[in-house]
Amino acid sequence: MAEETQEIKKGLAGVVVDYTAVSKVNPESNSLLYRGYPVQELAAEKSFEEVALLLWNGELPSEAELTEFEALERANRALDSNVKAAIDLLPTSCHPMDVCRTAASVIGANHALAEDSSPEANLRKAQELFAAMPAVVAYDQRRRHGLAVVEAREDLGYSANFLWMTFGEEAAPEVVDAFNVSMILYAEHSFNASTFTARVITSTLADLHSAVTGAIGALKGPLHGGANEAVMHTFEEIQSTGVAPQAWLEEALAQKKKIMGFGHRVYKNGDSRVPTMKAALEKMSAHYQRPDLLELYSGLESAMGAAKNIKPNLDYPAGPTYHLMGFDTPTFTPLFVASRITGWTAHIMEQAASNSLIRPLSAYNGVDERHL
Ligand SMILES: CC(=O)SCCNC(=O)CCNC(=O)[C@H](O)C(C)(C)COP(=O)(O)OP(=O)(O)OC[C@H]1O[C@@H](n2cnc3c(N)ncnc32)[C@H](O)[C@@H]1OP(=O)(O)O
Ligand SMILES: O=C([O-])CC(=O)C(=O)O
Repeated sequence: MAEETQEIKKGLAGVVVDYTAVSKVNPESNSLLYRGYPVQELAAEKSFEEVALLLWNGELPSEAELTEFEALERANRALDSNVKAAIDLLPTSCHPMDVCRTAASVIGANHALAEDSSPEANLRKAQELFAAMPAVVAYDQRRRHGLAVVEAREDLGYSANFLWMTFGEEAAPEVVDAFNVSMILYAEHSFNASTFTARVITSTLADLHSAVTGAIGALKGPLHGGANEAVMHTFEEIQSTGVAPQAWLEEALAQKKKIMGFGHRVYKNGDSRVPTMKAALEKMSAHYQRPDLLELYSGLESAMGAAKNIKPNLDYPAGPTYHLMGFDTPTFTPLFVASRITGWTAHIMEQAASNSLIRPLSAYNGVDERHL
């Protein structure tokens, strides 16, 4: 067996592959900046629509720019009939991430500018996907529960309308706020696996929808976005067995299980977004009078800290927050998609503007040369 001796950076851990001006993840100061602004400040003060424009354009919008974008977003919320038809062809037993992935692909095939990857066309595509994805997610959750579709309401902002389309009733202002916070926190995180996937696809000069479709596939896995759903399964398992979180954890670690919602490739001392998301979870647990969920959250967090000194990532508080709001568990990662469309498409545009084909090398460890 031939084995070359180059240094291998498994999982590209620690490898810096390019510049980005979209966001800065700083594990030393435990901070995350979107275009220079701390994400906590944006979450406290801004709407998700404003943050989307910041990520795409590099600057926060003026009032006129925001008004114009809000009108465009509201005008592009309805799904084309063939997107609905494609979703309806999928079994209700399939994972909602499969639905998002298929919908992104069909929306791309429909697009009048499908093969145009100019900056103007890409921004337009990004904004239209941003507007349409909530309808995909809401439509799919409702169809899985046998409920009729709820049409978008033009008098509601992005977050309030998302909740309206999913549940068919107006959400309380504090719920809308917590949802808006989650969308902002999930929006962008430098060269994570799904964003890097989008950049790899873009680097071949493929179109934006192909890159987003690939990114959705990468996000689905439980080591990445799929962890928010997995956290809820953990909580349900602990609740149904009636054991203390510490005892459950001991057993899980003894079986060498990865505990979803904990750990991070970049942050080793805690995820910069967790305190803000945890505060939103606390508000939701008070709003829905579910202190038990918060108790479970803290119990498992302390047990994991004591056993492994591994801290929660954003998926840990986000999962139970979405549960309290009424989203069903398989819908959690699609909510991440709806948010991350902003970061993915900002990176797609950045990659396209300064492109080099992404094609690393490999070292060979197969059989030595042989002949027939
Ligand atoms: C929004 C997001 O996408 S955030 C990430 C969401 N993903 C998860 O929550 C999945 C659970 N977490 C994990 O699997 C990992 O922490 C990852 C994939 C996120 C990061 O992984 P890496 O940087 O590759 O760290 P790695 O997997 O090498 O872990 C280092 C050590 O910590 C342990 N470890 C890390 N995370 C966990 C965890 N969640 N549960 C148990 N052990 C863990 C590993 O087993 C390993 O131990 P070892 O050295 O004894 O083998
Ligand atoms: O950065 C990562 O590797 C994963 C993550 O937290 C994100 O994508 O939000």
